[in-house]
Amino acid sequence: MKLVVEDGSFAYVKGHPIIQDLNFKAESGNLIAILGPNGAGKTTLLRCIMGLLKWDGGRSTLDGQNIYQIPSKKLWQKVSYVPQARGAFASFTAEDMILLGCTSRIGIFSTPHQSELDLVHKLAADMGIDWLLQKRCTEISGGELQMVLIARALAAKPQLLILDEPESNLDFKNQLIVLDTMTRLANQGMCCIFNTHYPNHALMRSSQSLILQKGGESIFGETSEIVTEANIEKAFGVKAIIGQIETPDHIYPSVMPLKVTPQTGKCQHEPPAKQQVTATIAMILTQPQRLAKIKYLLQQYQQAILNQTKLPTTKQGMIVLNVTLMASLSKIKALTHQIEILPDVNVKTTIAEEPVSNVQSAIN
Ligand SMILES: Nc1ncnc2c1ncn2[C@@H]1O[C@H](COP(=O)(O)OP(=O)(O)OP(=O)(O)O)[C@@H](O)[C@H]1O
Repeated sequence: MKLVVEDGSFAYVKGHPIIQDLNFKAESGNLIAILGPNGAGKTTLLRCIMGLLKWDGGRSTLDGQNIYQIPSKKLWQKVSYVPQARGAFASFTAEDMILLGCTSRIGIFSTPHQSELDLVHKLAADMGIDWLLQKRCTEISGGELQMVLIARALAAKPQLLILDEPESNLDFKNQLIVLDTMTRLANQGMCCIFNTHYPNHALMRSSQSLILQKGGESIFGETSEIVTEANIEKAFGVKAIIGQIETPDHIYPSVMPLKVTPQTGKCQHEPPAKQQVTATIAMILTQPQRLAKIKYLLQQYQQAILNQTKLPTTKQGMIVLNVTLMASLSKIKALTHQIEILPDVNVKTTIAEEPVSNVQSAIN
């Protein structure tokens, strides 16, 4: 699955652009965060991407085909959309609401098979909402409805999942369930795009991010190059610091907003730090199946890798890897970020002053 937006522009009122010349690509396995201040146009952007609003200029294509030309049944078999939960519109039970997600496959008037009912129950159990299934959607809270709508979108088994602020309205636990669900689905090959008001969520989970500024300017790229202190200040008018919280087995990025500042300037990719440094990335994989993804990521940095070693461990199923590489600081930060957003992988990067000698070995 490949979604491409080329030179997308949109305005509700002529002369007041909401989106201007926006470009981005999303592929199977990507988890992409869209950030921007209130009213910047994030929901509008999602609606344009899916063809629910018509671009004034530019286009969205799905697997090479203009989205407006894809028959709607075919489109909604590939794409699921979770809008912001603004209250239930029908007094379905949560079970029926989730089951509705299957209609793109089974048709509106068909009786669901046991396999569809089983899927609904499994999705509800995975999201911790099985106790809600017999409740009416008009009689549950906004956060509970949000979880039901996400389960409904998943019931369609989409290739592209688009979510509008899926974690808003939710308590800490449910936010994590939603983030874990999106991460798991992206790791299984789905493409997830989500609007969010939490830069932390983008830093902790998304491979790429897009920031939409008021007035229609946008910037897209690797999260570590996009969600920066400078861009947060320019897009949101907030001085923030991005730090790290270190636990014994993981380092987590953390954004702390400090004060309101004038909102000026255009967001920019973090200028690549040209200086070459030597770094060692130590990884502990608690699930051996993550090795394939790590190998795939490392392949893209092959030129820079000086040494790769798989260390012995007594713990069954655990893999410990040390990779030493020489590259620009921004490349090392980007690779570290791509690894740290993988579930079941603990990572620590140590930057050395001097390059180390080139030792040949391989992960096997
Ligand atoms: N149907 C509409 N007609 C005219 N203007 C609209 C319409 N829908 C939204 N707008 C305006 O377009 C701008 C972008 O709205 P949108 O909902 O896309 O922003 P957003 O970034 O998703 O906001 P938030 O973070 O607050 O949810 C806002 O100024 C909004 O008032």
